[in-house]
Amino acid sequence: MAVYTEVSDAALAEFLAAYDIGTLLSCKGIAEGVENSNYFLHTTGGSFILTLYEKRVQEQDLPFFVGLMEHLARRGLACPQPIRDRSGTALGRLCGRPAALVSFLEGVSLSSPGPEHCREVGVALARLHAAGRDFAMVRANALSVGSWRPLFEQAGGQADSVSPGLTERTLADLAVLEAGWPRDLPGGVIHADLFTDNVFFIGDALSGLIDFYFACTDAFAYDLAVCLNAWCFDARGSFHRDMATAMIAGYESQRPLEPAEVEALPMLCRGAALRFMLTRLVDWLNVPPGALVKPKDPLEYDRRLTFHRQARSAADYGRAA
Ligand SMILES: Nc1ncnc2c1ncn2[C@@H]1O[C@H](COP(=O)(O)OP(=O)(O)OP(=O)(O)O)[C@@H](O)[C@H]1O
Ligand SMILES: N[C@@H](CCO)C(=O)O
Repeated sequence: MAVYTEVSDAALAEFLAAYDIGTLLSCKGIAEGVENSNYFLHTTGGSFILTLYEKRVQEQDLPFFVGLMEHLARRGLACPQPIRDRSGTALGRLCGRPAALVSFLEGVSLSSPGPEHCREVGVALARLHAAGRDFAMVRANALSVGSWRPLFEQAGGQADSVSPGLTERTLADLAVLEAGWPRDLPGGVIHADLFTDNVFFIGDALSGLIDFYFACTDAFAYDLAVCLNAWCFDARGSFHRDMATAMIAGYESQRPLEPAEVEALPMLCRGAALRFMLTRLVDWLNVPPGALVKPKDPLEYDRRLTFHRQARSAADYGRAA
């Protein structure tokens, strides 16, 4: 359960007093997620998510995330809407943390998605990229290739205690990725963390996207690579080609990939897998005492890396030639 900061009744009442959202009926810590503290609030005015921003979220980036959610919603994308208080402010402080309220989005995330869901995710991702094109703010990707070696150093030489040989494998991946990371690909606003728990469905129809707190300005095809990793492999690391083919086709039904993006896909997928292996590794080795959180397994991404290391072309990811 991701609750790093416990919110007292008194602190919550004082925070909510600034908003016109009615009377509080219930407040529950949310069992999913690893990054921030999230509470589900039910008031006489509706349902809301209260987020207290923790560890990886930099306070100076919050106006980007809030502005982006507002921008995407104006462009018709179903995503949480920041709630402004009576003074027009969407960002407050609670229990010493930056905090915000957003609207509750209906829908459920899928535990066993199929190719048809992957196709919808591809379509939604391309629409997100299109909707973000005229968003004026820029935020560099703080978790791109330049951050991976320092992240690995944060693991403090303990990688082999998690899996024998992980240090050697990671150093080899870092060398390849740092030397060959693609630059100058088409880019703009990307989600950068569009995992299954951040996509909601009602029945088989995609109903909305949440969790924009890694969103940034980077290559569109890197976002697709994140999704291919998150949706098209199982926990054992087996690649599901039919799901990847459907996802890429869904994406390209809205925005065909350029030749340079197709060429770069294996490297982007390998980099995306390393990014999630590394953040998971650091979190695995550093669970804060008293935090209600279940760290995610870094080895799921170590296993995906075995696939990426032997992939040679986009065809290996199921893209139709
Ligand atoms: N706007 C929303 N509407 C409905 N449910 C939400 C909303 N925001 C968050 N949730 C619920 O809270 C959970 C955790 O939210 P979120 O994914 O933003 O947390 P996180 O700690 O940033 O997680 P992650 O590990 O995915 O980065 C979600 O899986 C979802 O169940
Ligand atoms: N989606 C991430 C957690 C949030 O960064 C993961 O599964 O590792």
